[in-house]
Amino acid sequence: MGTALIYDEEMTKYKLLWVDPACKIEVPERLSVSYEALVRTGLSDRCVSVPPREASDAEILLVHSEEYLEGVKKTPHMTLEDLKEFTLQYGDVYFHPNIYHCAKLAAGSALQLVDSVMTGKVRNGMALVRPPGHHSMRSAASGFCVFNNVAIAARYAKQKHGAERVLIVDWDIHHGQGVQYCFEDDPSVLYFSWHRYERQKFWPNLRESDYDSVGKGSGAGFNVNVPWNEVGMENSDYLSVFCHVLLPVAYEFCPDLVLVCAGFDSAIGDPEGEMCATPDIFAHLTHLLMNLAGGKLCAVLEGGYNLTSLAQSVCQTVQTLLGDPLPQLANLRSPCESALESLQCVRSVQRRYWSILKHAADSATTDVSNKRIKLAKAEEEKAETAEDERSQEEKVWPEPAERLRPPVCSASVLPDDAACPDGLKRLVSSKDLGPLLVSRIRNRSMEDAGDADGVATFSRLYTLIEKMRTNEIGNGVALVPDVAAAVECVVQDLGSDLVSRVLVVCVGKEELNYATADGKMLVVQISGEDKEEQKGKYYIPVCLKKGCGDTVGFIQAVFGLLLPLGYEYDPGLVLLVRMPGSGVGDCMWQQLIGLLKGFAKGHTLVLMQTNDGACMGPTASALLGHPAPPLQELLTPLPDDGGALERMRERLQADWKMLQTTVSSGN
Ligand SMILES: CC(O)(O)CCCCCNCCCN
Ligand SMILES: [Zn+2]
Repeated sequence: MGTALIYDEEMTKYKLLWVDPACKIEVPERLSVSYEALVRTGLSDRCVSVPPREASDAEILLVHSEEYLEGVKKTPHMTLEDLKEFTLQYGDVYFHPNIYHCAKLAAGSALQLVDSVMTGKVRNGMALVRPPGHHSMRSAASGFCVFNNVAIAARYAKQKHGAERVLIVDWDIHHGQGVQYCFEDDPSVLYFSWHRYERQKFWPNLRESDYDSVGKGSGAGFNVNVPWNEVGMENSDYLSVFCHVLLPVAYEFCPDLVLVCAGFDSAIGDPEGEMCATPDIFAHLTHLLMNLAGGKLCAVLEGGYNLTSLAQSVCQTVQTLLGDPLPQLANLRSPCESALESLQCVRSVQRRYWSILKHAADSATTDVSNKRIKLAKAEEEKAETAEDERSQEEKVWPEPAERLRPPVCSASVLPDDAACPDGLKRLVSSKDLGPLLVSRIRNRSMEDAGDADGVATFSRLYTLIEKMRTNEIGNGVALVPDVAAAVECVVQDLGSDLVSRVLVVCVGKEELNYATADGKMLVVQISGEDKEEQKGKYYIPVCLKKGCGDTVGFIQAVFGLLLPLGYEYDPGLVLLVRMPGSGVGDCMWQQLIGLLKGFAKGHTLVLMQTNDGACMGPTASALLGHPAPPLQELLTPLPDDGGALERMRERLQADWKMLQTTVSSGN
């Protein structure tokens, strides 16, 4: 299934008609530049073009009041003076004779997107719209917004398509207060927003934008605010919040539909956000949401005012929706202290509502946070002066790397009698490994009988790894007689001289005792086995007391440990090993394969035992990029033993900074 793209140049046909410094950044070129970039890169041609439509009165009234709609209806006939007068009743927004028409198209575009996704016409999609929506409230325009496009879309999805749970992820750098007000007492809509806050110093300067606004009444826990109290947040800060807050909660919520308030003023270069995250981060943020709700994801444009980073960010998002390989995020740094403080505060208030966060640490002790506030105030004085320098300096960042689809998406290495799943290319040619490698393979514990096809198998494995390195093949799966021997061979003989860093994810019990001290390999083993000792920084045994069939524990291990480690380690190849009898469920297995695609440009090699062939279908489906089915088990979580995972994370964070979720009490 494809990706929808909704755009119409009609929505560029309104602009600011008078002087207003607060509104001058919201220009028509935001939309045309974004669309032209999609055309220039060939991405628009690969999308299913869906026309916008005007939202009807009834649809607008799903969120807004009659008196507000009646007022906006009058604006097309207003004189310039009347328009100015009408605008004065609202904040940081402007009206224009054609903005009512465009606002109906913007809201209608979001509805068209929801229809296309919910009816299965497409898998996912993006609507390029203006005016944006997430600030507009029931009876008020605000922050360049007239109708709340995404809020209307959420109500519409429930009413028309029977969606029971809708997740709204708002990665725009401003708090979508309009969305929060709309759903704060509604447990069927989970609203997540991060936003520049600076302890209420930044627009819209609302007390209720802080982390302790968790929703009201039955909606308590279904509003998640992450305030950024400093500017300059980077990729690592954004990824930490996704791994340690949004994704665990989103998976426990188990939505039927994901809506994204896709504002790109959270990217580097934007005059509003003043953040430092690069446009390619949106490839990963999109990817991390694409295995929720069976892949049903609708991204609706909100903000973004630096036309260069906006266009790049839009392209990164659409290219990921299309299923292209992800860019490698180079040199992630540690989340900054301010981000860690926000992270800790959010997790500590939300843990009472989400069992998956149950073991999160307490909020920073008051003296630590008071010290940080005092420090922040000191920073502020200094920052006043720096302010003008900073706003002068033009931000520069590298153009996002090209993301080339390999000629072959997925390949397989199979015993001759095993059937090759549809869509996979069977590797038969085997590279002549030369005597040295052959002798090393023969020395492996290969029973004589297996010896012959053992060498053939390994030479095909070698070929597969080499073709992944040259990007001729995206990913692959190998059925081998003895998984343990194969792992040893790949990591000792094949992997090491082919790629610089191999992330080995081993599901199930097995003695994987390879010398990993040199960092050429990071082994994360998730099993039911309790390994008392830790074998150095690069061998991380994760024990799930109830085994790999414990979905809650598994998800906690994936988001709390595996993904942050993977982002920090930045491997050139991912080796996913399924030990026989691991007990991991097929859905969980597919989710894991889907999520691991975020690393090594999607170069994942799955190793399974020949007698585990029953899992080949789900494995092939996930490798080919089909979204994993939702994990229903998370809806009724069993009492988990997340405490052990939290303790393990705390112990490891000394070595691995992406595992941090609290301010170091030291500073
Ligand atoms: C969709 C959106 O969230 O990007 C709208 C942001 C509105 C910002 C209003 N304040 C602007 C102050 C100018 N320095
Ligand atoms: Zn914004």
